Amino acid sequence: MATNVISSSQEYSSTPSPVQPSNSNHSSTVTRSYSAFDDEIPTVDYSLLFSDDPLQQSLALEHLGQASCKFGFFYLVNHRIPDTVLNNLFKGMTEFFDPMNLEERKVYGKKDPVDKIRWDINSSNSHGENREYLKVMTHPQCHFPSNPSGFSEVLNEYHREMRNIVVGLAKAMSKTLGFEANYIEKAFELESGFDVSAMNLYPPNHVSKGHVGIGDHTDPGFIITLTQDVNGGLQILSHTGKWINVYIPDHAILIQLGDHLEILTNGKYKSHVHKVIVANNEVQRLTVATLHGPSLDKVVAPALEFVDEDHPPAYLGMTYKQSLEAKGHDEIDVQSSLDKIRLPSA
Ligand SMILES: O=C(O)CCC(=O)C(=O)O
Ligand SMILES: [Fe+2]
Repeated sequence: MATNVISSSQEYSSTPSPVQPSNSNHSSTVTRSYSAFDDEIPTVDYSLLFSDDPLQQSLALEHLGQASCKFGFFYLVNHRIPDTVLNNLFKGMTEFFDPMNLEERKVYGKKDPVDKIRWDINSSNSHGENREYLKVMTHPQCHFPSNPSGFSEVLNEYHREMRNIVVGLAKAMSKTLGFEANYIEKAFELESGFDVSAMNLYPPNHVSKGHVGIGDHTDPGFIITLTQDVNGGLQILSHTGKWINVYIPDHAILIQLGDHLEILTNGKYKSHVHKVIVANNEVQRLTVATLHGPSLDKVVAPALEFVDEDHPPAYLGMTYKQSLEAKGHDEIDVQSSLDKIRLPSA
């Protein structure tokens, strides 16, 4: 995979460097700054989490626990999704988003609360968005567009592989929290978990209509998996309060913790605000962000194990469905509702 204009020279981690300059094409009257640090993001080796060597496994779990607790996001490598699956995915997306087929995909643009597939371009939410996207439900049922030919098979394979990884991470993370391996699977009823995948196309800056691809947000759910064809513009607000640039190593997966893991662990494992800036991108960028959620009917509340006198419950309990609807959006357009669920004392 190629690299966008922000070069990614690091292997699986980067060293801190000075603040990136803001986009020089941008008018000096704009006060908002998009600069961010090139800070180190932890890398977790998926295969070591299941190593036969007990010492190696326990070191890998400790590292995962630290990455989850201190950061809330990390790169996942050695995850076993074959390169061909990722390459086919971006080939299929490139065909789907072909400018020549714009009229064809508008069929998914009509909004209905029961949509299982939705397409939109530069949607005007409160932040203003500068992306084209296709959102599909991928679990418990898959709903994929029938065109271009072969795309649904490619999507099916990608999401099947990804789900196995998510279940593996649920087991490993349960252990990092000191529980038996199936703790998170049970707490979220992951077997019937509700997953939505957003396939995003960010235009290069010469055709974009603004600097922001997606505005500041966190995502609901257990974890969010993200793959991409090129680097460019994803920034996460770190626990130290500074924006950091995300440069995902080739074929690695970015894992971000979702709001519902934060609720379950009463804030021990937190979701983090992130955004996408397209201002510096010379070429278009494709990403697949999949929100892996609890079962829609599962009430998610801070688990007793994380609540005591010093740590009172920080969030209200709600079913996943209720919390998705708390913002007035329908399921396919999942949005964070942490602000509605957070208790005043938190
Ligand atoms: O495309 C990206 O880099 C991030 C996408 C994202 O945050 C989302 O779809 O929720
Ligand atoms: Fe997101």
